[in-house]
Amino acid sequence: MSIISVKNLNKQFQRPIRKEGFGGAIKDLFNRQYETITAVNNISFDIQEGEIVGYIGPNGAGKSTTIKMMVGILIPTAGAVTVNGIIPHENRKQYTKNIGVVFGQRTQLWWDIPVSESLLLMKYMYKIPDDQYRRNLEHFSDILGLNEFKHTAVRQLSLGQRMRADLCAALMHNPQILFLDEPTIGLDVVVKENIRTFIKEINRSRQTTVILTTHDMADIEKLCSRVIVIDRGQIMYDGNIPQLKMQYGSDERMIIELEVKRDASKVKEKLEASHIGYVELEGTHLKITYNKSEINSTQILRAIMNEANIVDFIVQPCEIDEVIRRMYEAPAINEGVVVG
Ligand SMILES: Nc1ncnc2c1ncn2[C@@H]1O[C@H](COP(=O)(O)OP(=O)(O)OP(=O)(O)O)[C@@H](O)[C@H]1O
Repeated sequence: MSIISVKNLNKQFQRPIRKEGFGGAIKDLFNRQYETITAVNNISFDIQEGEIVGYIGPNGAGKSTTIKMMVGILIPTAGAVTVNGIIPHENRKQYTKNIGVVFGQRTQLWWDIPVSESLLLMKYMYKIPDDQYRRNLEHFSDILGLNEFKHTAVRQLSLGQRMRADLCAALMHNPQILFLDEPTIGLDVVVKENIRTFIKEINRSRQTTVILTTHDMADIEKLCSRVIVIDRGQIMYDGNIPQLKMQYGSDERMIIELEVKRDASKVKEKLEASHIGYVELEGTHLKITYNKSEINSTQILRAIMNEANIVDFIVQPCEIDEVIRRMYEAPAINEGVVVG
């Protein structure tokens, strides 16, 4: 069942154009001009109950703007978001009972009071029944290890502790949907892993739908069954990760060391002319990323052996980081990029 429906969503911002220098500042005072920024450009998708969806894209792609419209903080310029039939910005009071939100860059908790008291305030704000509050607090404290710092003021917490406290606070009222904006930003590997395990467990045991923005591709690989990639406000890809890897033609990588540096650039040119994968050159090392369904490592080696002496080589599976990085480098939307 579809729980979130986003249809032809647009968001534009007016940004002042600042004129240079003192004279410019004076002119701005009397005649300020604005440019229109299209942060989200005609986006549509549906999210089913219980899905974990990664919403990713390069800096400035429009991720946070979309999330802010989905949580009701921003009003769309055009198009619509409906969540369980509710329009978020029109029914914020009713709507917030159904969602949990964590912004990795800032906390929702009260800065100067201990975590335990912040949670108690949430209990009153959300009218959480006593037994639900007690059960959730016990459960989340266990998996998130809150007991060691629950009496500490939020401003004294480390980033990892604060993030765990924020996740707990976002879930105390049993929301159906959890929005996470960069939930693992700045955390060490151990805390990242704890947080991912926690999100997975909540999704599995409570069927909580999770929408997640991140720049950490391990979050995507470890958590998401589906990924939506946006760039310059438009959807570039919406589907699963294996399909994404296939579509962007790069599910294996070969690193080949050649004997002579001069040969390496010649081989690179030849491989590129024959459209054999994506080739990068570093000294005598060639890194070739290719689609296994189109060519295999033996064929590549054979093509190179005709041109140069190979000293060594390794074949590695291609990580999602690599796929996404090259996808972001792709020239433009709608040039051989399939949506859906
Ligand atoms: N309040 C605002 N006023 C003007 N422009 C804005 C505003 N908020 C966002 N933008 C612009 O909209 C575009 C999309 O921004 P957004 O924050 O949604 O990107 P993002 O994908 O979340 O980026 P990042 O990964 O860097 O957080 C950017 O060009 C940004 O400068």
